[in-house]
Amino acid sequence: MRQAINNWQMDLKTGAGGGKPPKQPKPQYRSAFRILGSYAGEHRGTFFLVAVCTVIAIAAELLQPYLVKVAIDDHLMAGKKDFGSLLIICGIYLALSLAGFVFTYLQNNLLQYAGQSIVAKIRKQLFEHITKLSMSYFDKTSNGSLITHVSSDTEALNQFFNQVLLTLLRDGLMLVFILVMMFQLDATLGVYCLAILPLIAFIAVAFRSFVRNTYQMARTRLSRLVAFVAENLSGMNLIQVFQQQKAQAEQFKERNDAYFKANVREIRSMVLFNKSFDLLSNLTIAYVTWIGGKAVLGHTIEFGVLYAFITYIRQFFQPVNAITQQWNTLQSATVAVNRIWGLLDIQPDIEDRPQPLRINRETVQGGIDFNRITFGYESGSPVMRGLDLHIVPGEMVGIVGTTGAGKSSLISLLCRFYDVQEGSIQIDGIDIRTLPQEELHRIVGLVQQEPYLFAGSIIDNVRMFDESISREEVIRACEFVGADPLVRLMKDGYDTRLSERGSGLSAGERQLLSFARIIVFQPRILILDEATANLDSQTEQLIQQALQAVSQGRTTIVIAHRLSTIMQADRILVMRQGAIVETGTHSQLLAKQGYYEQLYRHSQGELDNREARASL
Ligand SMILES: Nc1ncnc2c1ncn2[C@@H]1O[C@H](COP(=O)(O)OP(=O)(O)OP(=O)(O)O)[C@@H](O)[C@H]1O
Repeated sequence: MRQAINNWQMDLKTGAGGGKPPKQPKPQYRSAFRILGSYAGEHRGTFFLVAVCTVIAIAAELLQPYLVKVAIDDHLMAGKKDFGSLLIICGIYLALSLAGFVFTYLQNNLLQYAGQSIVAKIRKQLFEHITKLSMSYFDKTSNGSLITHVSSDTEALNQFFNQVLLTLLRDGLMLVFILVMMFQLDATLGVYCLAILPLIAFIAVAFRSFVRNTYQMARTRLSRLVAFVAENLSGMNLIQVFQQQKAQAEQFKERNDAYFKANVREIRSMVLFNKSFDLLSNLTIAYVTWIGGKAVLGHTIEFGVLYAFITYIRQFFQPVNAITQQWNTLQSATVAVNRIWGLLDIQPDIEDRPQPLRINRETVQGGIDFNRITFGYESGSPVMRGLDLHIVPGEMVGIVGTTGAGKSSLISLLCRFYDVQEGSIQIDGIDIRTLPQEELHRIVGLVQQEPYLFAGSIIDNVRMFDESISREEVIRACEFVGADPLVRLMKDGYDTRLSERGSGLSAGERQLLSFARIIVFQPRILILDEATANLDSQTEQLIQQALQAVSQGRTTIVIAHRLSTIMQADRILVMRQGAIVETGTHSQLLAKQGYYEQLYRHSQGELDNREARASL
């Protein structure tokens, strides 16, 4: 719950949910292209084919006006009645159109395939990297910004391959070829046309700075909107508990309106730019018609040349327009690449040693030693200092204490979500930092207050999608913890599909399934973090029985707010401000008449109240 609140609040603070949009980092083109180039290397064969198809498609397209010029000048204007040749020209024209179609199709498909493969690979790499990062990273980073990395940033890369690369390749080549054709047709008219280039450059540069801000604003506002929705979904229980629906809807409206306005501004500037180019294109055609028309009348050029020239000028403006428009996409793709690589560069704080110790899981006894450990989430403010605790194999230890006493921190350290700053934690005398994390997590099983269930069947949830565990093993585990009768009552029994977080199941049912997981994976050490806190007394009893069954033969640590859960423990530890202040069995601690006895009296009062309420 605390993590959910932290994340939710963090997003509100970092602006994922609101406030001023963060400043976009400066794009670093060279590093972005180097990175993308390293991925593209794997597909160099495909990219070569794309280049070949592009050249053929462009040649096919550009030869068409030339063919019309030949038909006009050599046949129509010359008054030749050679219908056969004319028909051949028309046939070639059709064949060129068809070749243009086929090779453009091939070029698009090949490029898309290579691009999508690269983006899918990066997305997978990113997700796998995120799952390996340490808890300290998630403490500082909002879910919203991570979702943005995986969704919007990879989408920007998608656009890079989809639009930018294609445009740069196809339209860049097209421009060069058009200029060659124009100069080949008539160099003087070509030079006249080049005179408009400074004007084109001026409009393009003016457009770039004009549109850049609106474009970036729209992207930033979209990211904020996505992050806001993501955070609201993960904090939905808090929103409902604190009746925040209206306030959140208002905040959503504010972000939605801001995105809407940014989009409208962006579209307006795009339309203005497109129309400016259309206008310039028409002005150029008028200018060439005037110059070229005089030349035709003066018989210095042929009519067909003028026709082809005008067609090429129309074609010339399309790639110029397309390339200029891709500028912003290129810029945001570059920023996205740099951002993704920034994330991929983050090294987890907790990493396996180069040669971790291999141990035989089967032979682990389950003794635990916390040797004078000091730990704090922030350097300089320790949560516990010099804590010493030794647990013998098979012992059941209950931990109680005030909120914020450090109970959860202790088990986070045992699971190695964080490393101690001083001292060491050992299992059977082996420092847990020397073990591979994967092995450690098979040895230490954790059941949390809100057990997480994934979207999938009950079978898959219990065996955690590990197909090597048979259906029978899962059923036996459920029978063992008493979950079997509940599962059999469900619509599709063990094949009932659970939605994310296991909604559709009660807290007790979710808890029983997580116990079944423990039985399936057989960890030598079992940790229950307030696993019975949310249950009614009847379900709690069921869970208690399951707990008895599950803890047999394993070292078990139970953190409990309800003392009834740990009364039977071999040893109870009372924690306060990061230190163990009392220790003993239930009756020894009661006899001490210390803090535990106060807690017990307090919990008895609560129990009496609960029972009184239940009997009404
Ligand atoms: N992820 C975190 N980042 C920074 N500080 C944290 C984090 N988790 C816990 N703390 C702080 O560490 C201290 C111990 O917290 P911890 O969660 O271990 O206590 P607890 O005894 O389990 O409390 P509760 O019973 O309320 O869960 C508290 O002061 C808490 O605010």
